[in-house]
Amino acid sequence: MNPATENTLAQPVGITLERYIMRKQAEFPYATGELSQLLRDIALAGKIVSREVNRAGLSRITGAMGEQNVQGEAQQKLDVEANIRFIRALTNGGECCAILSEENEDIIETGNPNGKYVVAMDPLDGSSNIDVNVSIGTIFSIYRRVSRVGGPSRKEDFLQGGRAQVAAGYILYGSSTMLVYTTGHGVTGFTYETSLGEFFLSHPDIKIPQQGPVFSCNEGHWFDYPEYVREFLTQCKQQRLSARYVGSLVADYHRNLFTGGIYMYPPTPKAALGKLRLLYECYPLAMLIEQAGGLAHTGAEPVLDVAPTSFHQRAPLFVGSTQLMTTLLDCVSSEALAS
Ligand SMILES: O=P(O)(O)OC[C@H]1O[C@](O)(COP(=O)(O)O)[C@@H](O)[C@@H]1O
Ligand SMILES: [Mg+2]
Ligand SMILES: [Mg+2]
Repeated sequence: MNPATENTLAQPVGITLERYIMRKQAEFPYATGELSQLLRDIALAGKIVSREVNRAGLSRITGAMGEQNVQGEAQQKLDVEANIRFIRALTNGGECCAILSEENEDIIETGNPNGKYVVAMDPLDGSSNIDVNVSIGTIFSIYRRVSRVGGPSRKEDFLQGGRAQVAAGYILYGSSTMLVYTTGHGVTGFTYETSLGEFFLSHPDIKIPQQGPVFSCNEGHWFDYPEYVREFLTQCKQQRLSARYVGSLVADYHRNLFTGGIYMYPPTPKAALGKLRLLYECYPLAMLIEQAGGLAHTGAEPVLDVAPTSFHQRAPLFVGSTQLMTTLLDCVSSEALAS
């Protein structure tokens, strides 16, 4: 049968994440497969959480847990569910010796002392949108441990700095579930085909447009924002850019990654370092955006250069298309000059 008929009749389903990871691994002669396995474990947990998100309303995994996490935020049931699912998948996978989670104050030892990697994660991002069926996500950051393999992990394993990440990514639970990640060689997106239970390559070599039509920030905090932010927002409005703010970092970030745009969670007098957490929200999204040709900054320095001092430290986040980021940084410097 000629190939044309074959492909029309039986449309190829595409490249699975599994096959893509194997092909990529072959490109690195010294690769030993552990990071590949770790990415597969994260994808597995993502599939399970995607199922739980899709049927949360039916399975009563909605509402608050009645407890607070280390951030002093009310934990949602799905925060806890997602946390358990990722910890379990990473523990059973064997490649990760320890986990830092938004939902746990301290490091979680997985009982895999020979695991060469540690994972910092935000198991469920956009918690305020869980019960209202708005897109939410998971964010992860992977480091090769610096502590001795075979022994317990150490604090230093997680405080290596943003540029020491060996991989970073997120899973978006939206109209479709997508996994987007980088291992430092570009950014790749996969879409989850629920009927086959597989992630398929859908967005190779993602690049954020240099300019974009969108700005994303919670303008409800307008009166608390620094002058340079208000100046920048005024310029965006004068240029008739569109305001888009879902209130789920992963969802706002994902949209801007494809359309071009800028997401901002600035400092305010009440939260001098903003709200977002450096190790499992800012660092991984900053690594992705730099790999996709964009910029990530705190207003004072590139996000990936912020010195890590504690597990749940926060940092202001400005991230997106280079031209919009440059305009924002011009506002920062002109305010600094004026003061
Ligand atoms: O309600 P605000 O102040 O705009 O904050 C929304 C931001 O907070 C977050 O929900 C924080 O993340 P978590 O949901 O993981 O705690 C981001 O996803 C989102 O961008
Ligand atoms: Mg979050
Ligand atoms: Mg969260």
